[in-house]
Amino acid sequence: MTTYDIALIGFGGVNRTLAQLIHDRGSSFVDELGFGLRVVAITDLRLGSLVKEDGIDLSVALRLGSGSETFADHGGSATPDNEHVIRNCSADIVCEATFTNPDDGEPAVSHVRWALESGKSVCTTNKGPVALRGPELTALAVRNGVHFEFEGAVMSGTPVIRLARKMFEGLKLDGFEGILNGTSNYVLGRMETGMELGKAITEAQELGYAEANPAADIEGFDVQLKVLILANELLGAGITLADVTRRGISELSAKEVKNAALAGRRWKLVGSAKRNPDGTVTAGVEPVALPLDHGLAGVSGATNAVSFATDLLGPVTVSGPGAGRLETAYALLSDIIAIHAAKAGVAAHA
Ligand SMILES: NC(=O)C1=CN([C@@H]2O[C@H](COP(=O)(O)OP(=O)(O)OC[C@H]3O[C@@H](n4cnc5c(N)ncnc54)[C@H](O)[C@@H]3O)[C@@H](O)[C@H]2O)C=CC1
Ligand SMILES: N[C@@H](CC=O)C(=O)O
Repeated sequence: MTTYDIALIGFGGVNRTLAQLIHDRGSSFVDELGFGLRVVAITDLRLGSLVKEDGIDLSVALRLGSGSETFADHGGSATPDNEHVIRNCSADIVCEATFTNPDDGEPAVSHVRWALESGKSVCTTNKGPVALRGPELTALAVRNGVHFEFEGAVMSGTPVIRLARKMFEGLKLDGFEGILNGTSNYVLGRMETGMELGKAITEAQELGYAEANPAADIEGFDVQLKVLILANELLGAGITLADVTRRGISELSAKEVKNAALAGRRWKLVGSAKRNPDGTVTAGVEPVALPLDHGLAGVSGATNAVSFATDLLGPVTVSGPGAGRLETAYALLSDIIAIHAAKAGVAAHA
Protein backbone atom coordinates (compact mmCIF):
# COMPACT_ATOMS: atom_id res chain seq x y z
CA MET A 1 0.00 0.00 0.00
CA THR A 2 1.20 3.51 -0.81
CA THR A 3 1.33 5.94 2.11
CA TYR A 4 2.20 9.58 1.48
CA ASP A 5 3.94 11.44 4.28
CA ILE A 6 2.56 14.97 4.56
CA ALA A 7 3.95 18.24 5.95
CA LEU A 8 1.43 20.95 6.83
CA ILE A 9 2.86 24.48 6.57
CA GLY A 10 0.45 26.82 8.36
CA PHE A 11 -1.99 25.23 10.79
CA GLY A 12 -4.99 27.55 10.49
CA GLY A 13 -8.51 26.90 9.20
CA VAL A 14 -7.64 25.01 6.01
CA ASN A 15 -4.70 22.78 7.00
CA ARG A 16 -6.27 22.07 10.38
CA THR A 17 -9.40 20.85 8.60
CA LEU A 18 -7.28 18.68 6.30
CA ALA A 19 -5.67 17.21 9.43
CA GLN A 20 -9.13 16.60 10.86
CA LEU A 21 -10.18 14.83 7.63
CA ILE A 22 -7.06 12.64 7.74
CA HIS A 23 -7.70 11.91 11.42
CA ASP A 24 -11.39 11.06 10.92
CA ARG A 25 -11.41 9.43 7.50
CA GLY A 26 -7.80 8.51 6.78
CA SER A 27 -8.35 4.77 7.18
CA SER A 28 -11.09 4.76 4.52
CA PHE A 29 -8.81 6.61 2.04
CA VAL A 30 -6.86 3.39 1.54
CA ASP A 31 -9.90 1.54 0.15
CA GLU A 32 -11.52 4.54 -1.50
CA LEU A 33 -8.48 6.32 -2.95
CA GLY A 34 -5.76 3.67 -3.00
CA PHE A 35 -3.35 5.43 -0.63
CA GLY A 36 -2.90 6.31 3.02
CA LEU A 37 -1.84 9.68 4.45
CA ARG A 38 0.40 10.29 7.46
CA VAL A 39 1.27 13.76 8.78
CA VAL A 40 4.97 13.88 9.71
CA ALA A 41 5.50 17.63 10.15
CA ILE A 42 3.46 20.71 11.06
CA THR A 43 4.65 24.31 11.28
CA ASP A 44 2.70 27.39 12.28
CA LEU A 45 3.57 30.97 13.12
CA ARG A 46 1.71 30.76 16.44
CA LEU A 47 2.25 27.09 17.42
CA GLY A 48 5.83 26.54 16.27
CA SER A 49 6.87 23.25 14.67
CA LEU A 50 6.56 19.55 15.29
CA VAL A 51 8.28 16.81 13.32
CA LYS A 52 7.76 13.09 13.88
CA GLU A 53 8.99 10.69 11.22
CA ASP A 54 6.68 7.92 12.42
CA GLY A 55 3.63 10.20 12.30
CA ILE A 56 2.16 12.98 14.46
CA ASP A 57 -0.72 12.14 16.78
CA LEU A 58 -3.28 14.43 15.13
CA SER A 59 -5.72 14.23 18.05
CA VAL A 60 -3.07 16.03 20.13
CA ALA A 61 -2.13 18.57 17.43
CA LEU A 62 -5.78 19.39 16.77
CA ARG A 63 -6.36 20.21 20.43
CA LEU A 64 -3.77 23.02 20.29
CA GLY A 65 -4.67 26.50 19.14
CA SER A 66 -7.04 28.22 21.52
CA GLY A 67 -4.78 28.18 24.61
CA SER A 68 -1.16 29.14 25.19
CA GLU A 69 0.35 25.70 24.53
CA THR A 70 2.70 25.37 21.57
CA PHE A 71 4.38 22.43 19.88
CA ALA A 72 7.28 22.99 22.31
CA ASP A 73 5.03 21.47 24.97
CA HIS A 74 4.74 18.31 22.84
CA GLY A 75 8.29 17.54 21.82
CA GLY A 76 8.59 20.21 19.12
CA SER A 77 9.76 23.79 18.94
CA ALA A 78 8.00 27.09 19.71
CA THR A 79 9.22 28.57 16.41
CA PRO A 80 8.07 27.46 12.93
CA ASP A 81 11.59 26.80 11.55
CA ASN A 82 9.98 26.57 8.11
CA GLU A 83 13.09 26.26 5.96
CA HIS A 84 14.70 23.60 8.13
CA VAL A 85 11.47 21.60 8.47
CA ILE A 86 10.48 21.83 4.80
CA ARG A 87 13.93 20.92 3.49
CA ASN A 88 14.76 18.19 6.00
CA CYS A 89 11.54 16.45 7.03
CA SER A 90 10.61 13.11 5.46
CA ALA A 91 7.41 14.36 3.77
CA ASP A 92 6.58 13.37 0.20
CA ILE A 93 4.02 16.17 -0.12
CA VAL A 94 4.01 19.65 1.45
CA CYS A 95 0.59 21.31 1.92
CA GLU A 96 1.18 25.08 2.01
CA ALA A 97 -1.71 27.04 3.59
CA THR A 98 -0.19 30.12 5.22
CA PHE A 99 -1.50 33.66 4.66
CA THR A 100 -1.78 34.86 1.05
CA ASN A 101 0.49 37.87 0.50
CA PRO A 102 -0.82 39.72 -2.58
CA ASP A 103 2.33 41.89 -2.91
CA ASP A 104 5.11 39.38 -3.54
CA GLY A 105 3.67 36.04 -2.40
CA GLU A 106 6.28 35.65 0.36
CA PRO A 107 7.04 33.76 2.52
CA ALA A 108 4.87 31.18 0.75
CA VAL A 109 6.89 31.43 -2.48
CA SER A 110 9.98 30.41 -0.50
CA HIS A 111 8.08 27.61 1.27
CA VAL A 112 7.07 26.18 -2.11
CA ARG A 113 10.57 26.62 -3.55
CA TRP A 114 12.29 24.91 -0.59
CA ALA A 115 9.90 21.96 -0.90
CA LEU A 116 10.31 21.53 -4.65
CA GLU A 117 14.10 21.94 -4.45
CA SER A 118 14.25 19.18 -1.85
CA GLY A 119 12.27 16.77 -4.03
CA LYS A 120 8.86 17.16 -2.37
CA SER A 121 5.60 17.76 -4.22
CA VAL A 122 3.52 20.77 -3.18
CA CYS A 123 -0.23 21.34 -2.87
CA THR A 124 -1.26 24.87 -2.03
CA THR A 125 -4.38 26.95 -1.55
CA ASN A 126 -2.22 30.06 -1.26
CA LYS A 127 -2.86 32.38 -4.18
CA GLY A 128 0.40 34.33 -3.89
CA PRO A 129 2.88 31.75 -5.19
CA VAL A 130 0.52 30.60 -7.95
CA ALA A 131 -0.44 34.03 -9.25
CA LEU A 132 2.95 35.72 -8.88
CA ARG A 133 5.42 32.86 -9.46
CA GLY A 134 3.28 30.10 -11.00
CA PRO A 135 5.20 29.29 -14.21
CA GLU A 136 8.59 29.49 -12.46
CA LEU A 137 7.48 27.12 -9.66
CA THR A 138 5.85 24.71 -12.10
CA ALA A 139 9.11 24.59 -14.06
CA LEU A 140 11.05 23.98 -10.83
CA ALA A 141 8.70 21.10 -10.00
CA VAL A 142 9.23 19.56 -13.43
CA ARG A 143 13.03 19.90 -13.13
CA ASN A 144 12.91 18.10 -9.78
CA GLY A 145 10.50 15.36 -10.94
CA VAL A 146 7.79 16.40 -8.50
CA HIS A 147 4.38 18.09 -8.70
CA PHE A 148 3.03 21.59 -7.99
CA GLU A 149 -0.77 21.53 -7.57
CA PHE A 150 -2.98 24.49 -6.63
CA GLU A 151 -6.62 23.71 -7.37
CA GLY A 152 -7.80 25.45 -4.16
CA ALA A 153 -6.23 28.77 -5.14
CA VAL A 154 -9.31 29.59 -7.24
CA MET A 155 -12.89 28.73 -6.19
CA SER A 156 -11.79 26.73 -3.15
CA GLY A 157 -12.80 23.05 -3.56
CA THR A 158 -14.68 23.60 -6.82
CA PRO A 159 -12.30 22.06 -9.39
CA VAL A 160 -12.40 24.86 -11.93
CA ILE A 161 -8.77 24.75 -13.13
CA ARG A 162 -8.50 21.00 -13.55
CA LEU A 163 -12.00 20.82 -15.01
CA ALA A 164 -11.34 23.51 -17.59
CA ARG A 165 -7.97 22.01 -18.57
CA LYS A 166 -9.38 18.53 -19.03
CA MET A 167 -12.93 19.13 -20.21
CA PHE A 168 -12.42 22.13 -22.49
CA GLU A 169 -9.95 20.36 -24.75
CA GLY A 170 -10.82 21.18 -28.36
CA LEU A 171 -12.45 24.47 -27.36
CA LYS A 172 -10.89 27.90 -27.70
CA LEU A 173 -11.37 30.10 -24.64
CA ASP A 174 -11.81 33.78 -25.44
CA GLY A 175 -12.35 35.00 -21.89
CA PHE A 176 -14.29 34.60 -18.68
CA GLU A 177 -16.27 36.57 -16.14
CA GLY A 178 -17.08 35.42 -12.66
CA ILE A 179 -17.71 35.85 -8.99
CA LEU A 180 -14.42 34.69 -7.52
CA ASN A 181 -14.49 35.84 -3.90
CA GLY A 182 -16.75 34.17 -1.36
CA THR A 183 -16.34 36.84 1.31
CA SER A 184 -17.34 39.84 -0.81
CA ASN A 185 -20.25 37.92 -2.32
CA TYR A 186 -21.44 36.90 1.14
CA VAL A 187 -21.00 40.47 2.38
CA LEU A 188 -22.94 41.99 -0.55
CA GLY A 189 -25.79 39.56 0.14
CA ARG A 190 -25.91 40.61 3.79
CA MET A 191 -25.74 44.31 2.82
CA GLU A 192 -28.75 43.74 0.60
CA THR A 193 -30.69 42.96 3.80
CA GLY A 194 -29.48 46.27 5.27
CA MET A 195 -26.49 44.99 7.30
CA GLU A 196 -23.49 47.33 7.49
CA LEU A 197 -20.24 46.32 5.79
CA GLY A 198 -18.24 45.85 9.03
CA LYS A 199 -20.78 43.51 10.63
CA ALA A 200 -21.07 41.45 7.44
CA ILE A 201 -17.27 41.10 7.28
CA THR A 202 -17.21 39.86 10.89
CA GLU A 203 -19.72 37.15 9.94
CA ALA A 204 -17.62 36.11 6.94
CA GLN A 205 -14.55 35.88 9.21
CA GLU A 206 -16.43 33.67 11.68
CA LEU A 207 -17.48 31.38 8.84
CA GLY A 208 -13.82 30.95 7.77
CA TYR A 209 -14.25 32.68 4.39
CA ALA A 210 -12.19 35.84 4.86
CA GLU A 211 -8.47 36.42 4.39
CA ALA A 212 -6.34 37.16 7.47
CA ASN A 213 -6.66 40.81 6.38
CA PRO A 214 -10.23 41.02 5.01
CA ALA A 215 -9.32 44.15 3.05
CA ALA A 216 -7.85 41.68 0.54
CA ASP A 217 -11.38 40.40 -0.08
CA ILE A 218 -13.23 43.71 0.08
CA GLU A 219 -10.77 45.79 -1.95
CA GLY A 220 -10.53 43.18 -4.73
CA PHE A 221 -6.89 42.07 -4.22
CA ASP A 222 -7.98 38.44 -3.82
CA VAL A 223 -9.99 38.47 -7.05
CA GLN A 224 -7.13 40.25 -8.82
CA LEU A 225 -4.85 37.28 -7.98
CA LYS A 226 -7.51 34.76 -9.05
CA VAL A 227 -8.14 36.54 -12.37
CA LEU A 228 -4.39 36.51 -12.96
CA ILE A 229 -4.22 32.76 -12.23
CA LEU A 230 -7.16 31.89 -14.52
CA ALA A 231 -5.98 34.21 -17.31
CA ASN A 232 -2.46 32.79 -17.33
CA GLU A 233 -3.33 29.14 -16.65
CA LEU A 234 -6.36 28.83 -18.94
CA LEU A 235 -6.07 31.62 -21.53
CA GLY A 236 -2.26 31.58 -21.74
CA ALA A 237 -2.45 35.36 -21.31
CA GLY A 238 1.12 35.89 -20.10
CA ILE A 239 0.06 38.93 -18.04
CA THR A 240 1.25 40.26 -14.67
CA LEU A 241 -0.60 41.60 -11.63
CA ALA A 242 -0.21 45.17 -12.89
CA ASP A 243 -2.21 44.21 -16.00
CA VAL A 244 -5.28 43.32 -13.91
CA THR A 245 -7.17 46.50 -13.00
CA ARG A 246 -8.78 46.46 -9.56
CA ARG A 247 -11.65 48.14 -7.75
CA GLY A 248 -13.30 46.66 -4.64
CA ILE A 249 -16.67 47.05 -2.93
CA SER A 250 -15.72 49.28 0.02
CA GLU A 251 -17.30 52.35 -1.56
CA LEU A 252 -20.74 50.72 -1.67
CA SER A 253 -23.09 51.46 1.22
CA ALA A 254 -25.72 49.04 2.54
CA LYS A 255 -28.38 51.55 1.40
CA GLU A 256 -27.02 51.61 -2.16
CA VAL A 257 -26.91 47.80 -2.34
CA LYS A 258 -30.44 47.51 -0.92
CA ASN A 259 -31.86 50.17 -3.23
CA ALA A 260 -30.27 48.54 -6.28
CA ALA A 261 -31.99 45.25 -5.38
CA LEU A 262 -35.35 47.05 -5.07
CA ALA A 263 -34.72 48.50 -8.53
CA GLY A 264 -33.99 45.06 -10.04
CA ARG A 265 -30.19 45.12 -9.92
CA ARG A 266 -27.72 43.22 -7.75
CA TRP A 267 -24.20 44.44 -6.95
CA LYS A 268 -21.54 41.79 -7.54
CA LEU A 269 -17.74 41.92 -7.49
CA VAL A 270 -16.93 40.64 -10.97
CA GLY A 271 -13.51 39.44 -12.13
CA SER A 272 -13.02 39.07 -15.86
CA ALA A 273 -10.55 38.63 -18.69
CA LYS A 274 -11.12 38.99 -22.42
CA ARG A 275 -8.93 38.12 -25.38
CA ASN A 276 -8.70 41.06 -27.80
CA PRO A 277 -8.58 40.69 -31.61
CA ASP A 278 -4.80 41.30 -31.52
CA GLY A 279 -4.35 38.38 -29.08
CA THR A 280 -3.65 40.51 -25.99
CA VAL A 281 -5.80 39.98 -22.90
CA THR A 282 -7.61 42.71 -20.96
CA ALA A 283 -8.36 41.75 -17.34
CA GLY A 284 -9.83 43.38 -14.27
CA VAL A 285 -12.01 43.29 -11.19
CA GLU A 286 -14.78 45.76 -10.36
CA PRO A 287 -18.20 45.97 -8.71
CA VAL A 288 -21.05 45.78 -11.21
CA ALA A 289 -24.81 46.25 -10.65
CA LEU A 290 -26.06 43.26 -12.66
CA PRO A 291 -29.64 42.95 -13.89
CA LEU A 292 -31.43 40.16 -12.02
CA ASP A 293 -31.67 38.00 -15.16
CA HIS A 294 -27.86 37.99 -15.58
CA GLY A 295 -26.37 34.51 -15.03
CA LEU A 296 -24.19 35.69 -12.14
CA ALA A 297 -26.87 37.73 -10.33
CA GLY A 298 -28.38 34.69 -8.58
CA VAL A 299 -25.05 33.40 -7.23
CA SER A 300 -25.34 33.96 -3.49
CA GLY A 301 -23.41 33.55 -0.23
CA ALA A 302 -19.87 32.16 -0.49
CA THR A 303 -20.73 30.40 -3.74
CA ASN A 304 -18.58 31.35 -6.74
CA ALA A 305 -19.29 30.98 -10.44
CA VAL A 306 -17.26 31.62 -13.55
CA SER A 307 -18.62 31.74 -17.06
CA PHE A 308 -16.10 30.92 -19.81
CA ALA A 309 -16.59 32.26 -23.34
CA THR A 310 -15.87 29.33 -25.68
CA ASP A 311 -15.81 29.31 -29.48
CA LEU A 312 -17.91 26.18 -30.07
CA LEU A 313 -20.26 26.09 -27.07
CA GLY A 314 -20.72 29.76 -26.24
CA PRO A 315 -20.72 30.46 -22.49
CA VAL A 316 -20.01 27.52 -20.17
CA THR A 317 -20.47 28.23 -16.47
CA VAL A 318 -18.86 26.42 -13.53
CA SER A 319 -20.34 27.09 -10.10
CA GLY A 320 -19.66 25.82 -6.59
CA PRO A 321 -18.22 26.70 -3.18
CA GLY A 322 -15.72 29.56 -3.35
CA ALA A 323 -14.56 29.61 0.27
CA GLY A 324 -14.80 27.67 3.51
CA ARG A 325 -12.44 25.57 5.62
CA LEU A 326 -13.79 22.15 4.67
CA GLU A 327 -14.32 23.06 1.02
CA THR A 328 -10.73 24.30 0.76
CA ALA A 329 -9.26 21.36 2.68
CA TYR A 330 -10.99 19.18 0.09
CA ALA A 331 -9.09 21.10 -2.62
CA LEU A 332 -5.82 19.96 -0.99
CA LEU A 333 -7.09 16.38 -0.88
CA SER A 334 -8.04 16.63 -4.57
CA ASP A 335 -4.48 17.82 -5.30
CA ILE A 336 -3.06 14.83 -3.43
CA ILE A 337 -5.37 12.55 -5.43
CA ALA A 338 -4.08 14.18 -8.65
CA ILE A 339 -0.47 13.63 -7.57
CA HIS A 340 -1.24 9.99 -6.79
CA ALA A 341 -2.92 9.53 -10.19
CA ALA A 342 0.08 11.08 -11.95
CA LYS A 343 2.52 8.85 -10.05
CA ALA A 344 0.38 5.76 -10.73
CA GLY A 345 0.23 6.70 -14.43
CA VAL A 346 4.00 7.05 -14.58
CA ALA A 347 4.45 3.69 -12.79
CA ALA A 348 1.99 1.99 -15.14
CA HIS A 349 3.90 3.26 -18.18
CA ALA A 350 7.40 2.57 -16.81
N1 LIG B 1 -10.38 29.84 4.00
C1 LIG B 1 -10.77 29.76 2.73
O1 LIG B 1 -11.96 29.70 2.42
C2 LIG B 1 -9.75 29.74 1.65
C3 LIG B 1 -8.43 30.04 1.89
N2 LIG B 1 -7.52 30.03 0.87
C4 LIG B 1 -6.13 30.34 1.17
O2 LIG B 1 -5.59 29.29 1.97
C5 LIG B 1 -4.61 29.81 2.88
C6 LIG B 1 -4.99 29.40 4.29
O3 LIG B 1 -6.26 29.88 4.59
P1 LIG B 1 -6.87 29.71 6.07
O4 LIG B 1 -6.45 28.43 6.63
O5 LIG B 1 -8.29 30.05 5.96
O6 LIG B 1 -6.10 30.89 6.80
P2 LIG B 1 -5.83 31.05 8.37
O7 LIG B 1 -5.52 32.47 8.59
O8 LIG B 1 -6.92 30.39 9.15
O9 LIG B 1 -4.53 30.15 8.60
C7 LIG B 1 -3.27 30.51 8.14
C8 LIG B 1 -2.29 29.91 9.14
O10 LIG B 1 -0.99 30.09 8.63
C9 LIG B 1 -0.14 30.41 9.71
N3 LIG B 1 1.01 31.13 9.18
C10 LIG B 1 1.05 32.35 8.63
N4 LIG B 1 2.29 32.65 8.22
C11 LIG B 1 3.07 31.59 8.54
C12 LIG B 1 4.44 31.29 8.38
N5 LIG B 1 5.28 32.15 7.85
N6 LIG B 1 4.87 30.08 8.82
C13 LIG B 1 4.04 29.20 9.40
N7 LIG B 1 2.72 29.43 9.56
C14 LIG B 1 2.25 30.60 9.15
C15 LIG B 1 -0.98 31.26 10.66
O11 LIG B 1 -0.48 31.22 11.97
C16 LIG B 1 -2.34 30.58 10.52
O12 LIG B 1 -2.53 29.58 11.51
C17 LIG B 1 -4.59 31.33 2.65
O13 LIG B 1 -3.52 31.63 1.80
C18 LIG B 1 -5.92 31.62 1.97
O14 LIG B 1 -5.85 32.72 1.10
C19 LIG B 1 -7.85 29.68 -0.40
C20 LIG B 1 -9.14 29.34 -0.71
C21 LIG B 1 -10.21 29.42 0.28
N1 LIG C 1 -11.03 34.86 1.18
C1 LIG C 1 -11.27 34.09 0.02
C2 LIG C 1 -11.00 32.64 0.32
C3 LIG C 1 -10.82 31.86 -0.89
O1 LIG C 1 -9.96 32.12 -1.72
C4 LIG C 1 -12.72 34.24 -0.41
O2 LIG C 1 -13.51 34.76 0.37
O3 LIG C 1 -13.04 33.84 -1.54
